[in-house]
Amino acid sequence: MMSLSLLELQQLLGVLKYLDVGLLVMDRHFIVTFWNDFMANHSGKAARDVEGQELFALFPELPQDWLRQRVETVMALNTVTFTTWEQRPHLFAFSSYRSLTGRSSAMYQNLTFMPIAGADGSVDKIALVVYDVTEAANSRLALEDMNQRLSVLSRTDPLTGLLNRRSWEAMLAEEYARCRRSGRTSTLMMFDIDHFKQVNDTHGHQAGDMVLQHTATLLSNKLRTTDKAGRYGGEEFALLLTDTDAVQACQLADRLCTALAARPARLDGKPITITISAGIAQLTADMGDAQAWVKAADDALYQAKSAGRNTTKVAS
Ligand SMILES: Nc1nc2c(ncn2[C@@H]2O[C@H](COP(=O)(O)OP(=O)(O)OP(=O)(O)O)[C@@H](O)[C@H]2O)c(=O)[nH]1
Repeated sequence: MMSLSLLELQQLLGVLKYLDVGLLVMDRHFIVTFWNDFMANHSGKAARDVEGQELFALFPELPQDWLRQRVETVMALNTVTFTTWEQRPHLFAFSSYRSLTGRSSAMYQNLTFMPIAGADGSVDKIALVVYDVTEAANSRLALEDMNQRLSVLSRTDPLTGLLNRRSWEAMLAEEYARCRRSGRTSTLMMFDIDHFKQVNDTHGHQAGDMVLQHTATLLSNKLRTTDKAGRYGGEEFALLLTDTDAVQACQLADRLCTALAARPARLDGKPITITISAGIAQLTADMGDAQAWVKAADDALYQAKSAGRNTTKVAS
């Protein structure tokens, strides 16, 4: 679309003066020549106080460099351009009154820049149309937020907040491929709470749940941000320790055992002390896939159980 003629502009101004859309016209020096009621109502500045003034003097908070560049481009190319709220949430810091909730919130704006031709046909003004798209933007953002939360929920074990088994296994497959590509060292640790059935039988299932949560919290405090902890089964946990060898993984197991002994879960003020058995497997060349890696760690865990529990075994 090319520039508007003056006559078309006058017609446009007549229509847009009272519409629920912002319209301002300015010259290439940003001197405002038209300011409609929407702009006056939202800015608190009447047309008589704005028209004839420089826009940046009136609104020093405007992004000057960005706006100057935009206007120059529109004038030079003699073409209409659009900016959406996703690119820039707003140009003018207005409030939008939301009829549904009755609340007011920051106004999201879509913008249209239109070149306006003078009598000689050359572009000497710009019309800027400001659309209040707050409702649509807020709905979109709420939807994105909801999707994000659903995505987190679908990856998380609800009791402990750790990764659930499915998403932990997806991370494992990625890490296996990464280690195979880069030759880096990563290690798996599977651990299981000893005689957990007794906790349930003695203190009740809710106390058992609380012990699982407590264990997950202590564990999370010991991990690096790159480590991935998952709840593998009922009372079995799986840790993917990136760029970590078996020796370092054993140190982590020790620290976790020490923390569990020093800070047991408490029920009515009384401690419920638990121990864990752990199996550790560093990724080695002979492990043909991620399942083989898990099996090695699981076998080591089984050995730890067989050896009397409350101990850690490393896959040979
Ligand atoms: N409270 C609670 N208990 C669970 C949950 N998931 C599994 N369990 C219980 O965990 C117990 C696991 O028992 P077992 O497999 O016999 O193992 P264990 O008693 O820990 O014995 P070892 O592993 O051999 O040391 C069972 O009683 C399950 O009911 C859960 O989400 N909450």
